[in-house]
Amino acid sequence: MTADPFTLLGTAFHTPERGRLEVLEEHLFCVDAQGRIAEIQAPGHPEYTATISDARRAGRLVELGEGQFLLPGLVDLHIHAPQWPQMGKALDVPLEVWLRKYTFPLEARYADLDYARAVYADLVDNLLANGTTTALYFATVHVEASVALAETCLEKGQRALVGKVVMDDPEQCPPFYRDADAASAVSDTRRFIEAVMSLDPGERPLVQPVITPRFIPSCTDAALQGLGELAEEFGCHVQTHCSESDWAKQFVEARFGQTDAASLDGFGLLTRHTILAHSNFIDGQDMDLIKEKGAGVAHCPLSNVYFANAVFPLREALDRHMHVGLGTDISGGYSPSLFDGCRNALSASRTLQSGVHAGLPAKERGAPGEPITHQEAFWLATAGGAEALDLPTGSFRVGHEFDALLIDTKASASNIHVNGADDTLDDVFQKIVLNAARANIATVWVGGRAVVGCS
Ligand SMILES: O=c1[nH]c(=O)c2nc[nH]c2[nH]1
Ligand SMILES: [Zn+2]
Repeated sequence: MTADPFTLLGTAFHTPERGRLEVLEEHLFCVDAQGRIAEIQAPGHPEYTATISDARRAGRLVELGEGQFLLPGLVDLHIHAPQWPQMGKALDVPLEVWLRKYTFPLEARYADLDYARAVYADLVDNLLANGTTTALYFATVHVEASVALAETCLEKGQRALVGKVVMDDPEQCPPFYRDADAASAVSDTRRFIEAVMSLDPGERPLVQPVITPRFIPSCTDAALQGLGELAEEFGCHVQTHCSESDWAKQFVEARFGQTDAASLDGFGLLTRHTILAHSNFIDGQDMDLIKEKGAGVAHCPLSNVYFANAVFPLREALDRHMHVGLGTDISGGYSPSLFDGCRNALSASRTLQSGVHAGLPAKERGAPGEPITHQEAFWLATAGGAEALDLPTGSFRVGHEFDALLIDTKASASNIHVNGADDTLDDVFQKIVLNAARANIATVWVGGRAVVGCS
């Protein structure tokens, strides 16, 4: 896809490495016709003034106003698209009950393609307005509706990785909502992969297919085996839930005599392009394995409170340099905002910091350790997620996609209050991470295309 190139002049915040905030004051971001960052010029650059005049003369200069800042677009590493109508309700029961009572009946409705198209259009509009420029989606078992989600993302300009869900075990999945058998689950996944690949066949596709066994308890061995073979054949991304709750963890260990991570690896489903949602109860050996394979974890701090009563051992995972990003986990999580995700990750990490528990016996749930910082939380929601997905987005670098948000701290209804000279730029960044809301997101670009607001 090509678009008009443009140059943006303004101050940007990003965290190119974990925990390191870089403030790019009054920089120029030159975006090419492919929507990539072709050049970044600091005020001292010899061409800086000429670049501004040339862009202005060509009508291609976008200038940020007072109180406006550029941020990288947000990466949602775990979200269930069909659960959008359920977001904000039905959180009164444990995971295994929630699936049967509320979620499977809702997801079954996506056999109706018109229903799917209507919900998905509304979802993608809302996520873009919340600043989510990249999303890793679970869809449903239905091939056509899952392809419709990919089509919707392509049409609306959201970078997306979409999975047709596989759940074929008749012992665990209801007759009204499951794959007919392992063979059709695998052949439907192949058909889905080929359909999504043909939607956007270029070198840098905006939408990509993902192999998606829901979680081990919902899949037969034959389905897991077949999906592992597809992962090898197509080299595409894989996503699943891993060690989320006591129930899910114990189910897998009773069935295979080993953990989720080890079992997934045995089926060829643990690769550099695998994202494991939750992973609350992984142990040191699992972490070594996940790290060795280069797979990533989608940390979902809000839904963990509801379904796991536990906290992902984030600090330990970060210390081991595992790939980690943030997921909203709609609708196990009730907020579509990854700014809320940052806040929830910060709260979760502070809940279990070691000092609070000093003198208490070793913890059995969650993980003590240094709490994360707001810079680390923002990194998780941007560059961390992008690195986990192996995609060139999440920070401002030459060659990266121009996936970005214009944050207006002076928007009406803003909860960000900047106090003139009392607040440094680092303070402003912290205030954005802790208080930004949809009202502050004035423009959203994905691959250089303005998909919310206008430039
Ligand atoms: O949070 C969750 N949401 C789901 O839809 C799901 N399915 C299996 N395990 C799950 N966990
Ligand atoms: Zn989930």
